[in-house]
Amino acid sequence: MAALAPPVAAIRVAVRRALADLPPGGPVLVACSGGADSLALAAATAFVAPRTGRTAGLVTIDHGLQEGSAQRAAAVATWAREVGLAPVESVRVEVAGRPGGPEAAAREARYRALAEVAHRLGAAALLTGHTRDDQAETVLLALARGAGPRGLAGMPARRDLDGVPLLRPLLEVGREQTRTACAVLGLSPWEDPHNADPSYARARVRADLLPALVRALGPGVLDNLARTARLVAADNAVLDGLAAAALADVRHPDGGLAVRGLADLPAAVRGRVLHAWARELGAPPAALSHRHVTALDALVTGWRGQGAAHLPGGLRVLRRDGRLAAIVPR
Ligand SMILES: Nc1ncnc2c1ncn2[C@@H]1O[C@H](COP(=O)(O)OP(=O)(O)OP(=O)(O)O)[C@@H](O)[C@H]1O
Repeated sequence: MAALAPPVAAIRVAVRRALADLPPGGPVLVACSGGADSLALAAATAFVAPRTGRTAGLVTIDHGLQEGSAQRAAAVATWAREVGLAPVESVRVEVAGRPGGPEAAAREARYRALAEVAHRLGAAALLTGHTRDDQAETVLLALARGAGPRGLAGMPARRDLDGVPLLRPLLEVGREQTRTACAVLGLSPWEDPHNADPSYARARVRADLLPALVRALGPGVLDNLARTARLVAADNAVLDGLAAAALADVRHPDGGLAVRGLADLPAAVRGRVLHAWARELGAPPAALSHRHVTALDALVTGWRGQGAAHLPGGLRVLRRDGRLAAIVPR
């Protein structure tokens, strides 16, 4: 038998590792757009899952945003059934009319639909095809907007999606490898026109910046950016743990936070405490920015009798009687 092409083997190894950490249970579901990354992931999962005592299915979402999207979804579903993935679901979502532009709206609708399908099918996990190159792009975009460690950590290999583990097994696999794997396996991936649309910053990073970085700094730069994300994520986990303990320490029985306790904390921990508290109060995470946390911090470390700090979601936070107190809109 001919030796397996290295990219096919590397992707199977990555999937095997990701599945090894899962407790036994329902099917794992690959979220597959039909693009090279998630197609290579689905092919590898179809191979690995039965050999590790699991069932594996596939979900493809049709956002209805492009001509031929329904046919693409149908073709992905047909292929998935042919390679033995089951259950297979093709879900049409309604995207029009949501705020934040069509990309953000499509993403939000997609994750909501993926979570719904995963719950309905009792899935053990959802798998997405994000690669090392996606991670490198994420890190660069975070650097460019002046993000802190939370942004520089990029995408986690595992996170919770409404109670279902969302796994990204390919975060250390290059995009070139998923393309080669598809070619070796005779698969024809779908090319998302958005990925080449220069009106998106991510598309410009992909088309211009990453190739320029590789030319200037060598091919290892993508692996190095992904490693930076992993190192920062590990440090974040420690700081988040310290912040959770500190939040419990400074919490007053009335729900406010003790200013003196906050002031004694190192700035990096205090920022995380304030961020976590704001989220607890109901501030939408996507809208909660560095500026909001800085305004909360100023109530602790830059106190000059100022008024309330305003948070997204209509929340206000005042300093009174030595505590930060939240006023939550009705
Ligand atoms: N239409 C789709 N149907 C099912 N899964 C999808 C679809 N589009 C994307 N995905 C999943 O999401 C992964 C990432 O795709 P893409 O980079 O286009 O999305 P994204 O919006 O950047 O995702 P994220 O916001 O999580 O970074 C794909 O590899 C695939 O697993």
